[in-house]
Amino acid sequence: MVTEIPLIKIKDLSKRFNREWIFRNLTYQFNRGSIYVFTGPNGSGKSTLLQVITGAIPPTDGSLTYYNVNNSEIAIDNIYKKIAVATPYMDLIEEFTLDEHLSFHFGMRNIRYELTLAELKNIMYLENAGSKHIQNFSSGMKQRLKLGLAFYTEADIVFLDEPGTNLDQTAFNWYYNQLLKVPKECTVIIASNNPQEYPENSKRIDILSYK
Ligand SMILES: Nc1ncnc2c1ncn2[C@@H]1O[C@H](COP(=O)(O)OP(=O)(O)OP(=O)(O)O)[C@@H](O)[C@H]1O
Repeated sequence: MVTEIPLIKIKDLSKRFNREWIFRNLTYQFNRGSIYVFTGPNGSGKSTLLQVITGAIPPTDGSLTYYNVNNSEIAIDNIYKKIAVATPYMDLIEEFTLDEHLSFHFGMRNIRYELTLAELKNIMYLENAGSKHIQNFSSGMKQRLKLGLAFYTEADIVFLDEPGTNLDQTAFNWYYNQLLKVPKECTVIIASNNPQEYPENSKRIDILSYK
């Protein structure tokens, strides 16, 4: 029997903007080592749910608890050390070159597999862009950088919102291969309305069920 190790438990989680409930009474347990997908049409609340779970915005009601491997609770203020995020609303530092951005980011967070920054640039197909400023990156290059930072920062959970955005077919295939390479104890949570962005056996949470 596979033992399910809890990572995040949410109970009666609800979010309202003004008078509109985006989701209500969502109770769910996310375990270690699985891929979860929030599904639903445009505007249904996938990004909002992702942002509530990452602690970026507060819920209106309900509780959200993160757990260590030994089942002790993690204070919500400390979860940023456990998560890696790639979302359309996450800003890259446009004034930095790629090399400066990588040094800055990995000055604060550990890199997976003890990769060198040169190796990471190769993995992201950005090996020739080290001295280029992020503001001069194409949208696909920016997306590869966001995804590379999310996949290769040591973290228990990788959050991805619309990961295939701005990727051509080659880069999309690259994304999907990176997703499959995430360490097996790591959890991935994706907001997506494109079934090609996640494996068929991912666990799905249909946001429309929580209106
Ligand atoms: N800060 C905010 N203030 C008010 N309403 C908001 C705010 N953020 C999002 N909304 C509303 O919440 C609803 C859900 O938006 P959200 O971006 O979570 O949907 P989504 O499922 O991720 O959509 P998409 O597939 O288009 O990315 C929308 O009606 C949106 O207008």
